[in-house]
Amino acid sequence: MSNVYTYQQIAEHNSAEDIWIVVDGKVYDVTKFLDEHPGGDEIILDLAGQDASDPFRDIGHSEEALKVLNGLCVGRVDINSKPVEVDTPETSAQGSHTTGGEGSGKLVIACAIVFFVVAYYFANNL
Ligand code: HEM
Repeated sequence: MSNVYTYQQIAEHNSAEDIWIVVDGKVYDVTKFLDEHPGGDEIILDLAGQDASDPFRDIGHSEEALKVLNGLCVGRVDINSKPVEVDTPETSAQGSHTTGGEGSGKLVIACAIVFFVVAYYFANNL
C-alpha cells in the first residue's frame, strides 16, 4: 500500500459509516469489520480516526486478528504529521448527554429551593 495519510486526514474518517484507525503506523479502514468485531463495535468506535496501536496490542489479539487487520490496510501514516484531537461518535454522544442531564437536574433543585423559601416567607408574613 503506497497511500500516505496525515493524522488530520485520518481523523476525518471517524463515524460508524466511515471509520479508519491506525495500528503501528499503518492505516486501516475498519468500516465493514465493525459489526463483525468479537470485542464489539463500541470499543473501536471510541478510537475512530485515531492511533489504536496501544489498545490493540494490550488486548493481546491473536494471529488470526492480525491477518484480518492486514486485509483492511489502506495505507500508512505520514511520518511528519502529528496526532490530532478527534471527536468520536462515542465521546460526543456521551458528552452532550451527561452535561445536559446534570445541568437540568441542578436547575430543578435550585428552583425548588427558591420556591420553598418564597412560600415560607409569605406563609409567615401574610
Ligand atoms: C481492525 C482492528 C481490529 C481487528 C481486526 C480485531 C480483531 C479481533 C478478533 C479477531 C478478536 C477475537 C479474538 C482474537 O482472535 O484475538 C478480537 C477480540 C477483541 N478485540 Fe479486537 N480487533 C481490532 C481492534 C480492536 C481494538 C482497537 C480494540 C480496543 C481495545 C479491540 C478490543 C478487543 C477485545 C476487548 C476483544 C476480546 C473480546 C472477547 O474475548 O470477549 N479490538 N478482536
